[in-house]
Amino acid sequence: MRDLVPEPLTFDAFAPFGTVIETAGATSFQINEGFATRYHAVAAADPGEGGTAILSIFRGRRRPDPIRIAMLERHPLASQAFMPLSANDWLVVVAAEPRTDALRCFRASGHQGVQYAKGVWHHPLLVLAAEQDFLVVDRDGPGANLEERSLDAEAFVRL
Ligand SMILES: NC(=O)N[C@@H](O)C(=O)O
Ligand code: NI
Repeated sequence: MRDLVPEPLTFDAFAPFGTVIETAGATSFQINEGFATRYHAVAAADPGEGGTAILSIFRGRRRPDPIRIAMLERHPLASQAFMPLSANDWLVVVAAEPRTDALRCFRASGHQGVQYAKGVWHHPLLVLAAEQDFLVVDRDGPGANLEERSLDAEAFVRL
């Protein structure tokens, strides 16, 4: 058994797993006669060979405390991005390999999203609010794009 202490979500810390989606550090320019700012290409969706990038909304609900991490999943064919639609912190759990000792837990703000790169091990959506909606960009298309793996030992997130 292992306790996970969330670390702040930063571009550099998350880089081995994918991209942080946020305005900080993004290339930006004024559009629409100055009535909007475009934060350009903060991430590039990768729908994979023969896939289509689709947008969905996930309505996540908080899991019982302490939040238990007993499995990971990955999408071998394409990336998957989550952007919160309300300003509440949420959790991102990833690992280089599906092993408990490799787990990393990040605390994201409600203004931060993530895109998991193709094939990156991650836990399914973890919200801290009772309920929180997310815009999700991932793949629709042929092939098996979900691989799940039980962990060798469970872990718990200590908030
Ligand atoms: N099942 C599903 O689409 N959700 C997961 O991929 C996830 O990362 O939450
Ligand atoms: Ni996923």
